[in-house]
Amino acid sequence: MLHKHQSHNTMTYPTDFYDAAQQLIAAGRFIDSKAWVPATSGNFSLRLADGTIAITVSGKHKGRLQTSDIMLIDAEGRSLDGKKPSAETLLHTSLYQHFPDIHAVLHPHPLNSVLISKCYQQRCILENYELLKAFPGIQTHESQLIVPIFANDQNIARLANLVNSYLASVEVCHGYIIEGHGLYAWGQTLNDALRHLEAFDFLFACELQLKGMKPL
Ligand SMILES: CSCCC(=O)C(=O)COP(=O)(O)O
Ligand SMILES: [Zn+2]
Repeated sequence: MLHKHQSHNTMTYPTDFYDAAQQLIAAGRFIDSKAWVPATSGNFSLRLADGTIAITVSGKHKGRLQTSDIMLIDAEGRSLDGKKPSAETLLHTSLYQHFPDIHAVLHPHPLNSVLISKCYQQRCILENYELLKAFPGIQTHESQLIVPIFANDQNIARLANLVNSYLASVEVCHGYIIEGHGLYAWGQTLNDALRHLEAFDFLFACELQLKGMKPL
């Protein structure tokens, strides 16, 4: 049976919404401490037990989130509490639809990811790094992780379709970059997704240094 919790504004949130909101607030502080969400960039979400999604409200500073800056959407991205979800909501919901086992999606705008998208076309191939083992299913440095780079698009539905087509065409994908924009990473848990963000940033910094650029 579904346990619900009545909030002060008469909106009924799932009981795990409040814990998810606190987790997203803490994640935002950590991600901001790395300077990965400048201005009001980035958005974060967690899938709840009943399939609804806790996601950041659009336009908020992701390092200074309050409980009221986290809202509830359904699996198709529709607001369930009247608040305005992230402009990039469809990129979150399409990942949850494609990967039934993930519960966290994080989208920061890290400098190193943006620089990578300016140095590489279509994909960045990461190989022969011990840190690749931070990703699920990778057990040796003698592995290859392909990170696709998609052209930026203000039409998020169209961008989500492009990402969906790519995901349907590959066996493995742990994250992608939107050119000149930012990174999308995910995980079974929020800690998994955070680990993936850290690993991507370190690996992208290595690639940038190899190209003679000075990473952050
Ligand atoms: C100021 S950043 C431009 C929008 C963006 O790319 C982003 O990640 C934040 O959008 P949101 O609607 O989720 O706040
Ligand atoms: Zn963004």
